[in-house]
Amino acid sequence: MSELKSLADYPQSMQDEVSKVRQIVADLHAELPRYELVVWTAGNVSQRVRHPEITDGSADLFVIKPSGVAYDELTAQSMVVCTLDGKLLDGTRAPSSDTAAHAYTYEHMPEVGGVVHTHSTYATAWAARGEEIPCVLTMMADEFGGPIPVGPFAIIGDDSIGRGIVSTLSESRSPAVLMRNHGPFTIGKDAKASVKAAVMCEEVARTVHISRQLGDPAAIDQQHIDSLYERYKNVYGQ
Ligand SMILES: O=C(CO)[C@@H](O)[C@@H](O)COP(=O)(O)O
Repeated sequence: MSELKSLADYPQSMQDEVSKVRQIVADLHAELPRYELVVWTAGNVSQRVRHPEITDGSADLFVIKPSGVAYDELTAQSMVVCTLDGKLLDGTRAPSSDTAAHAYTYEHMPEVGGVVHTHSTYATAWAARGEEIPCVLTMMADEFGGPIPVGPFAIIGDDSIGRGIVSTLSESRSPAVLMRNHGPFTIGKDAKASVKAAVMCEEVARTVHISRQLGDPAAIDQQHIDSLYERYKNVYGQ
């Protein structure tokens, strides 16, 4: 296929999918303040757009918010379309400052369809200590399959945050990673699943923190964590 230099070079089916994902990603940003996961503009959501004819992922795109724009000003049209090497393909504004981290994650974790980053208070407090959140709640076993791990300290601006996300989550069942001294990043099959993981990450970070103020939380046997995780993944819900 000839070089894909602009969105107009992609098949119409891909362009139609990009329009749908722009709306999905714009709408999901409203969930971040709604669940009190962000202050000001300190969080971002993205979703992968898979190419219908190039199934090795190399021509996939992703949609992410524009940097520093207030959530109540975000619209589908303002969402930015990027290639997996983090370059802007379509959009009138600069993409999120975490675009390289989202891009690296999509490039190196083909199963990931959505990425979210916040600075939610309790999860970020655990990240500031560089301490993983122990799996002491059945809800953690359900959603995270074990502890929520800590990723390495990494400075924003290149793919080092993305490398930390991928190296940590590739070794864990958790869809959330606490990037040391920074905050949580979450992944999922799509952006909605990643937002859910961000909501649940903050909830369990708060609960386990409160429990630790009262004493040592009781551990859960690994066999129970495993069975809860399998049930939740394969049976829970509709
Ligand atoms: O963590 C940081 C900056 O350190 C960013 O995630 C946060 O400020 C949000 O930036 P964007 O508005 O997505 O560019």
